[in-house]
Amino acid sequence: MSQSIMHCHKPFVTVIFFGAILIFVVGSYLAANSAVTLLRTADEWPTVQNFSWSVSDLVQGDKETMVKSPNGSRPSKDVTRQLGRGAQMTDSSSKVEPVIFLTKGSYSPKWSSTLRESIQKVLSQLDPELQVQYILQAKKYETQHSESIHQLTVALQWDFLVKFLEAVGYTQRFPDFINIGVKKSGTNALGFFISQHPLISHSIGNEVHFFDWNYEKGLDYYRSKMGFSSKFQLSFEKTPRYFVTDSAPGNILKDLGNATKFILMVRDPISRLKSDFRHERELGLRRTRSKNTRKRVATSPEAEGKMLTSLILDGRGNINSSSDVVRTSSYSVHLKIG
Ligand SMILES: Nc1ncnc2c1ncn2[C@@H]1O[C@H](COP(=O)(O)OS(=O)(=O)O)[C@@H](OP(=O)(O)O)[C@H]1O
Repeated sequence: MSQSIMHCHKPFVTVIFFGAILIFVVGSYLAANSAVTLLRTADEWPTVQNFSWSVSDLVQGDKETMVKSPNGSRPSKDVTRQLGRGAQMTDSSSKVEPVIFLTKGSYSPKWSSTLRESIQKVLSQLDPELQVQYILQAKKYETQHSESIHQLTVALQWDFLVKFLEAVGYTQRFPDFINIGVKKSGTNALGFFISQHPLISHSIGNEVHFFDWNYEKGLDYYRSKMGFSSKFQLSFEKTPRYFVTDSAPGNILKDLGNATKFILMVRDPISRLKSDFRHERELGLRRTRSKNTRKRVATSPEAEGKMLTSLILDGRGNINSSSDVVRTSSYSVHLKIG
């Protein structure tokens, strides 16, 4: 009886199976095709291509670099499950003050880079098992030296943390992949989601700004801004300004080699421009207010509109391509089909 049902269902199951494969193949083809069309359209834009990120550089290389643990499984502790819980880790047998770690879910886009905050940030990104090991090491230190690590200077606390991490195989490595932009296209949101993955180590600060603003500080400075990662993890940073920094692609290639992968997010150029304008306007207002808190800056939709117009149009009413907001939205200026 059950055999005849199986016989009856077999062709049906086969049809569903091959149907699903067909839908997947056609779907992938269409998605790839629309990406190619998008790039072709960008190539046809009548803008000067005096400098560029090469698309072939962006997509080249082995895509299977998502590293797995040695036996091919996921790591034992999936820290993503703590998302948003704001967990506290305390050790009840300890007489020292409980160590409170923020979880990854407590992410704020305004990650600061003071050493104290860096310590907290690095600890918060650790796997819970390692956090426990760190507490035990801190207690051991206290027993041996009759002082809590919290009594040490912040620089020594950092040193202690680095030594601990190196001992368990975690080092600061140059990024395996970088989100290079584009500004105002949701890079913060993606950075946040990426940082939740247990096999990805996010840079300590939100944006590193090495290849644009801090290049002269050297590679040791750059490395010091990266998160701590094991050999099973991928190291990641995002700095949207790299996309519009002329020297960035050459310097990245020179310093990091061509195995580095990139994420480039784009958004409708006009919406992006408007969002960028609002962002810069808000920053400008904040700066003005902090200089003179009593000074009130009059704003109205009309005034804002005029300001935007004067920013994107030159005296003759033509698009002002040297304006920052326009230049950043001119994707094809920065992107070359390789
Ligand atoms: N998930 C998701 N989907 C779509 N859009 C999103 C998403 N997350 C953020 N946003 C919008 O992205 C804008 C902020 O982009 P960025 O994080 O790249 O800004 S920044 O460059 O780091 O300043 C900002 O756009 P505007 O609101 O138009 O200013 C966000 O609202």
